[in-house]
Amino acid sequence: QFHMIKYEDLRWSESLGQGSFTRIFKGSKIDIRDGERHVTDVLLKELDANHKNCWESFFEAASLMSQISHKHLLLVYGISVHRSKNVMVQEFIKCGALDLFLKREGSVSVSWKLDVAKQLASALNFLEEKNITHGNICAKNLLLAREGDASQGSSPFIKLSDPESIHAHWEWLRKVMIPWVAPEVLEAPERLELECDKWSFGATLWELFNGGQAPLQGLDLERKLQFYETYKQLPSSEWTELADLISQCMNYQPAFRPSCRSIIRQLNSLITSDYVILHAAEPLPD
Ligand SMILES: N#Cc1ccc(Nc2nc(N)cc(-n3cnc(CCO)c3)n2)cc1
Repeated sequence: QFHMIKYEDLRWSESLGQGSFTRIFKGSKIDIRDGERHVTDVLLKELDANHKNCWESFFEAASLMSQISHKHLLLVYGISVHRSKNVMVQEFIKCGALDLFLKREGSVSVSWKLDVAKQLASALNFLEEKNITHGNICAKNLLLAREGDASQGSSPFIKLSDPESIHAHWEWLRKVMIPWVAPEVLEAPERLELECDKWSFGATLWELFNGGQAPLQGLDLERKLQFYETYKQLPSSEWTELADLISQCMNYQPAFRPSCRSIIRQLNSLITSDYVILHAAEPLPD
């Protein structure tokens, strides 16, 4: 279910950091097509050798996504397995992960943020129609293909990355993903369903409107578990309609979370609200 890429057709260049148990590099892949040599920029995602035992869930998660194509879903060219190295070869997305961009950028306009939120909601709607659960929606897994002019609100373009880790049935890993992981999944990973992506969408919306800051940042694991045990909500924005949408998505009853269509409808009404005009360019967070 994956295109296999020959290791010798790949070139590694600079390291770009790491995900939960992966290392990522900029690179290129070489194809010979109708007698011509084509070099394509790629992102090489290496799975740590000592996590080999979960490489099948790593690839299963990604192959899930590569069986469908959508403008807001990352394109995976294939995988390359060579000795102890498992590498996923992805299209290279120009501006990298959204969380880092938001932390770096500081001031992006409300309309820019709502545009990103709508694109994510449409990707989720597409997955929902295919009954596919992503399982790891968060700002770190949103890639910015086009910045747009953030302060002028000219439009960004995002792509949803592969889920990477959620399918690894490790208790500790799911705990680390509080508050993106839905409460019902925490104790029972097999309860990963479509509604879980709605919960994560709410947490990602919170990140988007809080400068890319991780929700519950700084809380230790004990406090994070208490957040779920005491049915807490994230600190709400002063924009009540936005705060309402976030808390609807982060409903502790999965069945009560809104459908993607409802999420898109509510985002559309946020876009037309006068709050957007009043907050054209968000002031730098103090
Ligand atoms: N400076 C810089 C810079 C860094 C990266 C990219 N491009 C790119 N393309 C992808 N396909 C995936 C990722 N990526 C980033 N972080 C993760 C792990 C969390 O998902 C994946 N980055 C472009 C510019």
